[in-house]
Amino acid sequence: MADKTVKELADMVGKTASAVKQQLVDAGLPARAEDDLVTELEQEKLVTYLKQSHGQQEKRRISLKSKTTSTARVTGSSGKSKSVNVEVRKKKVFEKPDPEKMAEELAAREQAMIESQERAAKDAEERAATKKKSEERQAATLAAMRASLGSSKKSDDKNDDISTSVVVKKGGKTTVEVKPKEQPKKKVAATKPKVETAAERKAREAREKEEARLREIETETRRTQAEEAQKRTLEQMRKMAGQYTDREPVAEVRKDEPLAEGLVGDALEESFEKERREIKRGTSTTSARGRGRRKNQDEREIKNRKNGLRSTQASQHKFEKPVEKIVYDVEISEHITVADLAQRMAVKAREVTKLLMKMGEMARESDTIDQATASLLVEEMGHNPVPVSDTKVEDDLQDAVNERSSNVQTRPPVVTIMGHVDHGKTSLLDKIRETKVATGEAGGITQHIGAYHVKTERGVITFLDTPGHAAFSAMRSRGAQATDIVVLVVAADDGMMPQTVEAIDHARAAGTPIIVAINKMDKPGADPDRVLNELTTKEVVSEAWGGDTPMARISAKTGEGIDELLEFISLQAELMELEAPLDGAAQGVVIESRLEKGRGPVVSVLVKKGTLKQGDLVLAGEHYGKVRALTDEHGKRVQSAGPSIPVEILGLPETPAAGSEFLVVTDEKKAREVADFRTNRERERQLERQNAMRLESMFDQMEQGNVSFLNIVLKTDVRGSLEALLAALNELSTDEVKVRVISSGVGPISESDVTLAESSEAVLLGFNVRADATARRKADAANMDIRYYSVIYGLIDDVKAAMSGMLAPEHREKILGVADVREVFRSSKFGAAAGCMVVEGTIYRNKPIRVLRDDQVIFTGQLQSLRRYKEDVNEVRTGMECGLAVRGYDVEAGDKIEVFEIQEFARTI
Ligand SMILES: Nc1nc2c(ncn2[C@@H]2O[C@H](COP(=O)(O)OP(=O)(O)OP(=O)(O)O)[C@@H](O)[C@H]2O)c(=O)[nH]1
Repeated sequence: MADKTVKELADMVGKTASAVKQQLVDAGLPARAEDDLVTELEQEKLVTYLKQSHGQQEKRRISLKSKTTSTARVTGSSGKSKSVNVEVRKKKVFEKPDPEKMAEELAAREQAMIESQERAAKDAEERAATKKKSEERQAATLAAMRASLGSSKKSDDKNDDISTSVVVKKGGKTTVEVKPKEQPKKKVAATKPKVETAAERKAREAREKEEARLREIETETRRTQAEEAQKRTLEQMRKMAGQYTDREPVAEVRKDEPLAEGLVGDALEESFEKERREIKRGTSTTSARGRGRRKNQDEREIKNRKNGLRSTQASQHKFEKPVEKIVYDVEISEHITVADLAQRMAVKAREVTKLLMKMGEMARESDTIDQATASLLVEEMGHNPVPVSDTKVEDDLQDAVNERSSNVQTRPPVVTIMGHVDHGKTSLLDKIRETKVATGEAGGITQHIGAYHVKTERGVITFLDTPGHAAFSAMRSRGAQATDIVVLVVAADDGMMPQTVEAIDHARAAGTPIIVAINKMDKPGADPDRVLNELTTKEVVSEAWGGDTPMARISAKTGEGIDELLEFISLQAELMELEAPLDGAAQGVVIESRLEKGRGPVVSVLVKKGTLKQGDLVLAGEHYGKVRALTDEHGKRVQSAGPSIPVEILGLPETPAAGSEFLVVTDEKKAREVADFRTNRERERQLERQNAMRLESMFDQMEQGNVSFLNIVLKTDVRGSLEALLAALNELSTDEVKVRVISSGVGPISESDVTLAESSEAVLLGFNVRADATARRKADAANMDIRYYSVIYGLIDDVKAAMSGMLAPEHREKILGVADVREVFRSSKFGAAAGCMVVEGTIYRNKPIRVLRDDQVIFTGQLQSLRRYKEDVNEVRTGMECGLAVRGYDVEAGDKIEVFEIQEFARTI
């Protein structure tokens, strides 16, 4: 409320000026004209009067009440707790001052104002008088000085008119009296201004001019400096404020310029100097000591920014050195882990997962993302995605191996023997080994390593000892073309059979030349011409008949024609001009692998190029490791193996699949990379297969409604038989019944196999392996049947029969008892005798037995003796000790003797 004229007030309240004038009078205020001012106090008085006159009594007091209720739990004397409501009431009273009192106060304030105005006027008067007096005094002094300074003229009575005024206070009243000036005691010579000569005047004027000019320059300099200082200060302030905004600071601190004057300028100069020193040392933001401080500062900055404080922290300033963003070319393989990707972009994995989340992908650091997603993400982060093939690292390794190869030489041919069941494949392999491998070299025991090589007059020939098209195709399915020549065995008395045809197809598909071995020529029913005839229907025509297929008539039993067959093989090899580099890093193919107690994973490999040596770093399939030892097929340690030579290696951490290619690498990091990649790829493929299976089954179920599955869990002794069985089982599926191998592997049947079979309602099949004790117990408890086989076709036939529903009663073995061999004694009289403990069932003297080593069948035969305390007995029961000897086989401590009998069972698969 400011002072207003009567007219203004009238306009404000919407009344006439005369009405307002009347109201003012009524309110006891002095009468006013229209343009007279009404003070604030008067306006208040008027409002109070008007309110009273309208009967509006002002509220003297205002009471504010508030109530809150809450519940509290209290424990009563009885110990029981109960809830009570607590009500808190609060009252606040505001009292308004009395208007009369207010009026009094107003009047007092008015009075005080008047008094203070009077006092101010009086003071002003006094000040003016004092000023006048001091001026008079100054004038007098000046006059006196002039008089005394070089003036010949004596002071005259001019000074007499100078009087002194003094302020005399009498009885509280202040009066000003003017007294005639007292005559100074000492006569002061009054100076009369000297009359200037023209030269003097000129000089004075010049001096004055010069002085004025200097003054002007000085003023100008000061002004410019002040302006510059102000400008710089403003600039610094703006820059500092810039720190709290997103804008980049543009100003630079220049050392050569002086800064603003004064305290602020000094402070700024000092702090900038400190900043420059810190930047120079590189410690302004990164020093470890400063990190904590920096954090706090950052927090403060954020806080300040929130509070809208921008430039008030003159002492908190910093200069961020602008860092140019580095754009990386990020190589992305078909699948890449989040952590890997982050590392390639030099960012934290957390940032990548965050961005992925924004893109709608939930992934952890260890998760793998596909190439497309990774490329998008890399672009999003401002880098260049460079998609690369997954096999790039593999290819690089391969290239590196190839580069190191040299000294190309003729290499021995690698031969696979194929043919129909029982046509004599194994017999032929055995016969060749028997006749061509010197007994001394063999050392008495021939190891089964999946391959062996023989020396003939025409050179070395390597045979893959994994007969059958299943093994052949299993290897081929992995891209391993290990075989150079296929020897097709056809029994002369049986002729071309279904698997003969299959073998021809397989060999043709692989582009491998065939040599036919017409076997069993010693047999009376042998009819080689019939065989030749039948083969022509498959376009396999003998050279004798104008074709190009060499055919040897042989007998695996007598050895007849075997040399001729070997001759044919050598000739074929010569024709094929098989060559391989002898020097350099080795590469080849895994023939078989198995786990052996005490030796770990044992892997049979066939070297195709280069020379494999002990100590080499080998990458085979998904595994890599240093070759600890090399042994040949005779169990002899060797230092190296050249092209086409099979050898057994120790040192890999796990068993790679048969057919996997192996390489010798120098870079362990790359080996690991490739191994990891292959593991992932294998896992993904398996997942895909499983998913497809699920989908497939769903479709089948939906479409057919009556489809059924035969689930199988399969364990075998070696990889070769596993691959062969899997391939054979795969082909058994029909429209009505699908064979589904839920799980398969090499080694004894374990507890987890039983659990899996139980949960998936699968048949548990063991090929030349047994269930271990815990697995057996679990299977017994679940009333599950584990089926053991030693012959591939036996297993396949059973599965086939089960599928076709022709489950006729079968004869199969039932295990009657198991004894653990604890110790082996040798005596000249009895030979080797084994001290045993019967751990299951009963051991019978006259029933067939099997010897198990590491739960794998190593011998089938009969007992030679069974004794208890030197007495021959017919049976020994569980928990009893016994001594026994196996006919034709030397058992070892740790072996198990399993007694079985052939029983008739109703088929239940
Ligand atoms: N008389 C005679 N019998 C032979 C000859 N070759 C093999 N046999 C017999 O034929 C049977 C089958 O021989 P294998 O060598 O096991 O035949 P396979 O082709 O290896 O059989 P699978 O391994 O079951 O595929 C055996 O009983 C052999 O003794 C031969 O040249 N003459």
